[in-house]
Amino acid sequence: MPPAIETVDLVKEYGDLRALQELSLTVEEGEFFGLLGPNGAGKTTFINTLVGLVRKTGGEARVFGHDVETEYQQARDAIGLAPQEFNVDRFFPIKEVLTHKAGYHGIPEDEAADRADEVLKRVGIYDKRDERFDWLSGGMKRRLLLARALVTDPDLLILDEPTAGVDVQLRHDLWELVTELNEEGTTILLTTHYIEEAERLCDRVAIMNEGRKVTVATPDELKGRGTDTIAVRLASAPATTPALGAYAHETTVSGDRLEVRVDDGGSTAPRLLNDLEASGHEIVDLEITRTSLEEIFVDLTRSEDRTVTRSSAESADGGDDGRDDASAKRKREQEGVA
Ligand SMILES: Nc1ncnc2c1ncn2[C@@H]1O[C@H](COP(=O)(O)OP(=O)(O)OP(=O)(O)O)[C@@H](O)[C@H]1O
Repeated sequence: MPPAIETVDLVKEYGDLRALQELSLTVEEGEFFGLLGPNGAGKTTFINTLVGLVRKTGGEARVFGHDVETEYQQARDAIGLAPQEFNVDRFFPIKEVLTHKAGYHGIPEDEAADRADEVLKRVGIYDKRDERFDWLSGGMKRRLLLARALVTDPDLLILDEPTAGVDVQLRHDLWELVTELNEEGTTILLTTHYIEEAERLCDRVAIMNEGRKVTVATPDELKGRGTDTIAVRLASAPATTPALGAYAHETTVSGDRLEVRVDDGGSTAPRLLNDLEASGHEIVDLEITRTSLEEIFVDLTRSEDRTVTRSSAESADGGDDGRDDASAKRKREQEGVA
C-alpha cells in the first residue's frame, strides 16, 4: 500500500511569497500525524494542495499513490476534510448538506441518507438534523464540519485546527472520536496550535516554519531533544558555584538554591546528588522540571522577524496572524480559497 500522503519537493508560490518550500513529507497509512507550525507556516496551504483547492507550483503530491492533480478525483475521494473555516451552505438543513456532499462523491441517495444519519449520531448532533447551519452553536458547527468530512467514509481524514475556539468538553469529545476513528484504521492528518493536543493524539508530528519542514519526530523524541532543569535546595548557601561534571550544561546559584541544566533530569539527578554530597553539601530538596513540548516547539520555530505566541491558547484564538494583511486576503480571494 502506498503512503497515505507523499509529497516530494512540494512548492507553492503566491506571487512572490513561497508558502511551501521544497516540502517532502510522508504520512504512512494508519498514522495519526500532526502538522505544527506558527501562523503562516504553510499548514493550510499544504492541506489545500492535497485537496485540490490550491494548485502547486512545483514538486509532487500524492494521496494513497494518486497524484493530486492528474488523478484528482481518486485522490479527493479518499479524503475527508474538516477545514478551519466554516464553508457550509447555510440555507439547507444540515442533513441535506451531508447528503449533497455524499452525492457529490458518487454515493447513491439512499446510502447517502443513511450515512448522514450515522455520522450526525456519531458527532452528537443528530437531533439538529433538520436545522440550518446558521442556527447551530459554534461547537455544533465544528461537529458538523467533522460529520461532513466523515460522510464519505474517508481513508484519510484531514482536520485543520478542529478544536480552535471550542470549549473543553467538546475538545475532549472530539479527541475521543478522532482517536476511535484512527483505531478503526483511518489515517489522520491534524493541524493544531494546541501542543498538548498533538502530544496526546499524534504518533508523529512535523514541525513547519516559513513553508519548510523543520523536523519530523514522535512527540517523545521531540521532548528528548530539550534540556531539563534540576533545582536543588541546599542546607546552606554555597560560597562558590559547585564544580560539576560535563553533564551540567549550566549551573546557577541563588542563595541556597542551585539550578543545573542537564539533558535528562531523571537519569542525571542521582549523579548530581552524589557529586554535591561528595563536595560537602547537604541536600534539603530536589525538583526536576522537564522541557515542555511547547518550549521545544518555540525554539524550533523561532525566527528573528516574527514573534511566536508562547501560549497555544492565545495563538489559536487569533494571535499574530499575518494572513489578515489586506493584500494577502485579496489575493486569496482571487484564488478562490478565502
Ligand atoms: N491564497 C493566498 N494568496 C496569497 N497568500 C496566501 C494565500 N494563502 C495563504 N497565503 C500566505 O501563505 C503563507 C502560508 O499561509 P497558510 O495559511 O498556509 O499558513 P498556516 O500555517 O495554515 O497558518 P495559520 O496557522 O495561521 O492557519 C502565509 O504567509 C499566508 O499569508
